[in-house]
Amino acid sequence: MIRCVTFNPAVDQTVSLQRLQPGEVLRADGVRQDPGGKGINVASCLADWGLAVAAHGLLGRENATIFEQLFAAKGIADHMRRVPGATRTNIKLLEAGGRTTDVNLPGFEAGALDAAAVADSLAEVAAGEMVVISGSQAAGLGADTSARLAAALAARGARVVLDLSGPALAAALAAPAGALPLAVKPNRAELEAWAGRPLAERSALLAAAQELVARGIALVVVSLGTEGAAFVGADGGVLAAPPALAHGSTVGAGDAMVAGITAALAEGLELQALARQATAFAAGKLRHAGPHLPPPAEVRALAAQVRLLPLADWVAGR
Ligand SMILES: O=P(O)(O)OC[C@H]1O[C@](O)(CO)[C@@H](O)[C@@H]1O
Repeated sequence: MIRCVTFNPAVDQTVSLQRLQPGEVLRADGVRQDPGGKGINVASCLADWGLAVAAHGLLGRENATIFEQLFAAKGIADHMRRVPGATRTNIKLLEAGGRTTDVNLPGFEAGALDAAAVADSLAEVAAGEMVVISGSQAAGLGADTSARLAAALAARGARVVLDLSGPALAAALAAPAGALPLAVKPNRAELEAWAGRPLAERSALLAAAQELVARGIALVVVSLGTEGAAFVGADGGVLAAPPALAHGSTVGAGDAMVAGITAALAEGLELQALARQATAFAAGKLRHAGPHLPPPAEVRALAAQVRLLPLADWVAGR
């Protein structure tokens, strides 16, 4: 059973329009609502891949139905704690060309008791089990809530995959050697915030990822949008470039990549196969609205089309 933790889920409201023009009256072509938030999206993609998944974290009591329907439809075990209020709605403005603008709204307030209850829901996690912790903290929770949970689980031998940003990521990466995550997936901005310096050059980006590997994180994946992602481990790495991308909403593509990384780690794939699979999950997600993967055969076909480049060649611009 793979556990996915989301402290601050969201109902994603995607508004499709021809072009976003600030200050104008815009007519939308359509609107849809999907259950979302980083760990929810990861859980949903893992379930589509056929793995047994449980969702942990917090959900607003007032609008839990859309999440409960997703869990029921995909057989995701629901261990999410209900809290007073509504889960936030995040607005995604999707233009015809594929560009998305995110307006993420504030959500429910949570407290230390809620964080403790989420930790309790994971008390049975055994050494070797996989736990994904991703996304922002709910208002009212300490900035290090996810990091503390990650460190406690890793210290118990759980294999932890993290997709955090800002102070939460910094706190998680500052854990002592025995309490570090197995894998992290920062994007360029998140890695820059951790490093405290700009990482515009590919060589600088790679050096920062290697610093994390040297600290004891087995796998660092730096996502680079349409360019793909750099997969860096102790024995080297690759740049994985996606096949031709569909013009879908990019919302949740990073979460699909986290799901692909997690599935590959659970399946024991080596780095190159892992990079192909994770990139194919992200590319496959772009073909679908909402947190859904295409059928596994389609994802495998995409994985075969992913281009892998030695990191030295990528850094040298070859
Ligand atoms: O937790 P955060 O960082 O606010 O991100 C939440 C948003 O990110 C997504 O999970 C996409 O990555 C959306 O589903 C959601 O609206």
